[in-house]
Amino acid sequence: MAIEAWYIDESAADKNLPRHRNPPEFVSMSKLLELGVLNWRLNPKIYENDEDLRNIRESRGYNYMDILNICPEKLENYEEKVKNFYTEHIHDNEEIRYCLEGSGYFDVRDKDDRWIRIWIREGDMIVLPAGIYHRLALDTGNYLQLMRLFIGEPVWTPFNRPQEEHPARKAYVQNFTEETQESIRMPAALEAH
Ligand SMILES: CSCCC(=O)C(=O)O
Ligand SMILES: [Fe+2]
Repeated sequence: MAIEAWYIDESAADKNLPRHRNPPEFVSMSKLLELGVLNWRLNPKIYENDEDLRNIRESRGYNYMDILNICPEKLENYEEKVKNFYTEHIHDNEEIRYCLEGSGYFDVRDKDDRWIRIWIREGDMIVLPAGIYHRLALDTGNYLQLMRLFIGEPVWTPFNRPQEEHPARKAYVQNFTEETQESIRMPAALEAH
């Protein structure tokens, strides 16, 4: 089963509900790719010995790893942390998360600044590029166990919106705006005219 993503109904109040539009407006894998969002489906039961996970980590240089439990019993300062996770922000680096147990929503902004909700379930691994505006909410299951990966010493610092002058934001906007994408796809012969 592929990862599911959809546009949010901004008028729906509860952050832990799906917040589908009416009718629902689903978002494809290729649309997520255009935004620089990568994802894989892995077997979370064998994460300690998983060759596919090892290959991803080796090819992308994810040498750091830890596991975070998001639930009141296991996460210190739970309320404050969950509030911060849901505050729109960017990072200097990729955010790499692999859902081992439970489920939740990663929201990312598209090119037109609309929220896309990505439903992360057991076995979903996701990479958010540096500079993309995002946030995390639990769903009604209220539990998420995430593997966090990183290249080198981890830095979790969030930079809350607005961050238009932040270098990571500027680089993201430059790499993932429509113009850049078009000019990459445009054959040189056509560009000459
Ligand atoms: C705990 S992972 C999801 C929340 C987030 O975006 C972050 O920690 O930066
Ligand atoms: Fe983040």
